[in-house]
Amino acid sequence: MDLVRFENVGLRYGMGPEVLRDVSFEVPANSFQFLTGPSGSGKTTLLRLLFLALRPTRGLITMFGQDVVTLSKRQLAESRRRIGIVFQDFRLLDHLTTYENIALPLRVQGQDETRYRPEVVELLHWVGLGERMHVLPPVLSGGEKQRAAIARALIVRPELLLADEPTGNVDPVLARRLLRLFVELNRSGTSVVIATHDATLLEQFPARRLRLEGGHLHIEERAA
Ligand SMILES: Nc1ncnc2c1ncn2[C@@H]1O[C@H](COP(=O)(O)OP(=O)(O)OP(=O)(O)O)[C@@H](O)[C@H]1O
Repeated sequence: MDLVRFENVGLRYGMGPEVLRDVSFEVPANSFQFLTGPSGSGKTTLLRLLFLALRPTRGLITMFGQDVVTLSKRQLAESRRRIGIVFQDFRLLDHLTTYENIALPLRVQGQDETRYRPEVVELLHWVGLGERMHVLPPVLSGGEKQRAAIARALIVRPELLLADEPTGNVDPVLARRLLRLFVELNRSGTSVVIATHDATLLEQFPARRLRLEGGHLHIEERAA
């Protein structure tokens, strides 16, 4: 089954030029892919379309079997709940502790803290933040913030995980650890799309590559 299908999708911002042109691809269930291409080639724009934060200017996008332009507000919110996203700039709330930031999506859903607490604590340990859960984001290092942002995206157990340059702010050792985390997540059944232009990261895992260039998408299959 495909979680996502793009058919001849085009996108322009306002009256500007088309940033994406005739983009067609699928994200199969349980798949792992890199989204790559030079700076300004439209990676973040494509992620925004995948996160349903933008609508295509033309073409068809099907997410979880539904045409995205026909979704009601409620259906849009439901679809978004099936997607986790790690933003380039983390977007952690500075007045909440690491633990509270990670627990926030569950709190917003109205879940009971006594139920979700053990899950949040376990995830914090999994990403290596067990010792940092009671501190505020401003005292976290870049790599720790990165892992907190990843944990927050994962706490809702998304079917699709999107990450925008998730190793952009970390040293090569941590980048490898983060990649292992994404691979492990994928083995447990989540489809993963990682936008990156980090050549070292790309070389470390033989996954499918979606490469953007001049507004067009080229697909390079690799045996994983
Ligand atoms: N909100 C916006 N309004 C107008 N133009 C935009 C907007 N966001 C992005 N663009 C333009 O769209 C193009 C693609 O940008 P995008 O951020 O998607 O690229 P990117 O591949 O993610 O780049 P980078 O690797 O540098 O983050 C760029 O020319 C950019 O200037």
